[in-house]
Amino acid sequence: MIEFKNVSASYDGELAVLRDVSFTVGDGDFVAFVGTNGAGKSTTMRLANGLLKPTAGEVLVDGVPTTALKTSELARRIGFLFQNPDRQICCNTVREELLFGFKALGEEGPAAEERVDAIIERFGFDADAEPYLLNRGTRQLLALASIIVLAPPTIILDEPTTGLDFRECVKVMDVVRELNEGGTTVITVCHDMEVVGDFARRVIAMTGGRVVADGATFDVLRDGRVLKEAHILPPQVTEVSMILGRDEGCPEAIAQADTVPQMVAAIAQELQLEGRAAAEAAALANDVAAALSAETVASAAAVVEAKAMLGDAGADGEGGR
Ligand SMILES: Nc1ncnc2c1ncn2[C@@H]1O[C@H](COP(=O)(O)OP(=O)(O)OP(=O)(O)O)[C@@H](O)[C@H]1O
Repeated sequence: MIEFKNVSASYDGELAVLRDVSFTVGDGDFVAFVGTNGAGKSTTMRLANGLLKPTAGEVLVDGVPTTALKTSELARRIGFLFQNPDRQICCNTVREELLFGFKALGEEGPAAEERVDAIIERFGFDADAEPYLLNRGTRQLLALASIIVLAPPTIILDEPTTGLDFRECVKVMDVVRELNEGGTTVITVCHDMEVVGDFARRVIAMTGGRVVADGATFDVLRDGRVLKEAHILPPQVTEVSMILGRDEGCPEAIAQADTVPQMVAAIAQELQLEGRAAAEAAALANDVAAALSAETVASAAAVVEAKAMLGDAGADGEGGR
């Protein structure tokens, strides 16, 4: 568990870049920090993993202030993935890179070797490959793998998908999701609201060094005030559903759809309803047509009858003229 209690922070000891920030991230949570550049997200991450100490307030990791925890203790509790994997990668081979954390913690040995082997197999890495020659996505995966091989209960990711193409982004985030499903607490900074909407269960929005919203992902991403204050746009499907939802007649399921599957299901349901309505209208039209046609037949009969009468009368008249 990570707790921020009225935390303020500064880099130069004068200018506060974080002001009175409070929140708690519980075990197993998946939280995304969002907000404009300079909002204080990365600073918050640095405080959470003890790289930076608060100038006021307290940051507690599992109930212990970060100021009272040794770097090695913090490293065991929290894995930190930098935005740029090249800030993290420092070894000549993939295998050495994956063993580096164990060495730094003084935990080399057969158990460490076994975990490295398992992760090499899981990620399909070439153990002897030179990390700097790998493509950006694989380097990011290697940086992530070198953290999770140590099995920290919490991981902090600073912009994990920046610079990755869609396929690489999904690959990295699928690993993160799997970790979270296995119980790892995930805290991530993310500018990509599609990724936030797809993966995070909770969003903390920041602006100007303060928290302006903290809640369930789509409660925050649908809050007009927050979107404006934190200068963020919701994921596209949410944006579309919010726009359609402004129409009074918009079905609730469409107005509340936040994912492509939800929107597809809502539209499909609506089309079925429309289909049913159309069938009902068609049945009604048939009834009306039948009634009209009956009337027409009746009218036609009446016309024939009338004509006949007129004819008779006409004949009579003509004859009488
Ligand atoms: N190492 C540093 N030294 C001095 N000031 C810094 C340092 N890092 C960040 N700042 C300042 O602290 C404030 C918050 O920056 P921070 O990087 O935490 O914001 P952010 O929300 O993560 O932004 P971004 O999305 O651009 O990474 C900004 O005004 C920034 O200029």
